[in-house]
Amino acid sequence: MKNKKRIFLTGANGLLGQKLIDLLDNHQDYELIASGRGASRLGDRAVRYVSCDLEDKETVTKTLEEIRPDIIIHGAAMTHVDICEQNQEACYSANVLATKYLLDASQSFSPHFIFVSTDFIFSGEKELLTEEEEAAPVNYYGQTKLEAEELVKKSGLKWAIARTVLVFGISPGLSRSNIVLWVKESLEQGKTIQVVNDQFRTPTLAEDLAMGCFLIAQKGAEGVFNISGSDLLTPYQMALEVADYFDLDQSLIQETDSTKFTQPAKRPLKTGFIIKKAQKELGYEPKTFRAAIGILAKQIILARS
Ligand SMILES: NC(=O)C1=CN([C@@H]2O[C@H](COP(=O)(O)OP(=O)(O)OC[C@H]3O[C@@H](n4cnc5c(N)ncnc54)[C@H](OP(=O)(O)O)[C@@H]3O)[C@@H](O)[C@H]2O)C=CC1
Ligand SMILES: Cc1cn([C@H]2C[C@H](O)[C@@H](COP(=O)(O)OP(=O)(O)O[C@H]3O[C@@H](C)C(=O)[C@@H](O)[C@H]3O)O2)c(=O)[nH]c1=O
Repeated sequence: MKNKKRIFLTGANGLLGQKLIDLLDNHQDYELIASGRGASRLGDRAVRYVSCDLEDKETVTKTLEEIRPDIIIHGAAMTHVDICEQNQEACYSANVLATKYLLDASQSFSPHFIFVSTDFIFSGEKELLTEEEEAAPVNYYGQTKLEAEELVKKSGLKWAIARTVLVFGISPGLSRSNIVLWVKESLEQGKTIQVVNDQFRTPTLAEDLAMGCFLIAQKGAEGVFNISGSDLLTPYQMALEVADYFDLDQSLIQETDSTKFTQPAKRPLKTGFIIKKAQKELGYEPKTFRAAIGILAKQIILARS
């Protein structure tokens, strides 16, 4: 029997992590080891799980020396952008030091290192971005992800970077919401929401991001790939689409802009991704925003049954 490639996945308890487990666990070509901070929150999934705090250098070194994976998919990060701005030491530790420890521990067995990164490394001045654009983060979270990217590029390992944008989806036990769930739940509760009309994103279904990472691993692809949705939308347009799909009250959605609506961390204005390279080299093909909402709607119903 062809021996399976061993994949070490970080961030397994998170949104992307759980979607990657759906793709990789019990896959004929891969042996998956899922890792997270503390106990597994994966419920009754039978996946092999190791607890590994990535900010503990010794634990990372020991874990990787034991497992010696062929591939590492590093999705773990501190992803609450506003908390990152207000607690920069914690953000640096989770997003930069953790990545450094993984890269250092990988030097003795040279895995294919796949790093998940973000549109927030960009300034937001340019509406549609290829993989070659100049990075200039406008918040601390983006700064740490850019620093981690640079460590990956200089690591000497075979590497790939999957950059993505405004991920949405549903998985058990998530520590944060996302734009589709937040709009849907706010409107269902009759809450008025202020939504900006001057930020531009290509929102990404978590399953599509997972597929992009899977394709990079499967093809042994190297370099930077934009892995996002293909529809360029403002959060306001997204909110209207969600309300329309779930037949909710659109009058609760109040249009605003970034001069009036502010968050503790500045958001880059325009970060739409051009995904032609991933489509051509990986065969990556994301869902439309509307079709993605439909997938989410089915999962929500299933989760309730
Ligand atoms: N969500 C989005 O909109 C976007 C996400 N990304 C990137 O995609 C990746 C995945 O994001 P997403 O799935 O949404 O994130 P989540 O916040 O859902 O998951 C991140 C996971 O990383 C884990 N983690 C954090 N610190 C450590 C640590 N020290 N040791 C071990 N695990 C740790 C968290 O553990 P715990 O559960 O214990 O907190 C969490 O489970 C991230 O790298 C993010 O930067 C990029 C663009 C957009
Ligand atoms: C909460 C809120 C957000 N928004 C807008 C601002 C923003 O453009 C969009 C999403 O805002 P949030 O704060 O929910 O999400 P945000 O923290 O911007 O999401 C980011 O997460 C990190 C991990 C990333 O890597 C980025 O790609 C991006 O996805 O919705 C409003 O217009 N009104 C609101 O009340």
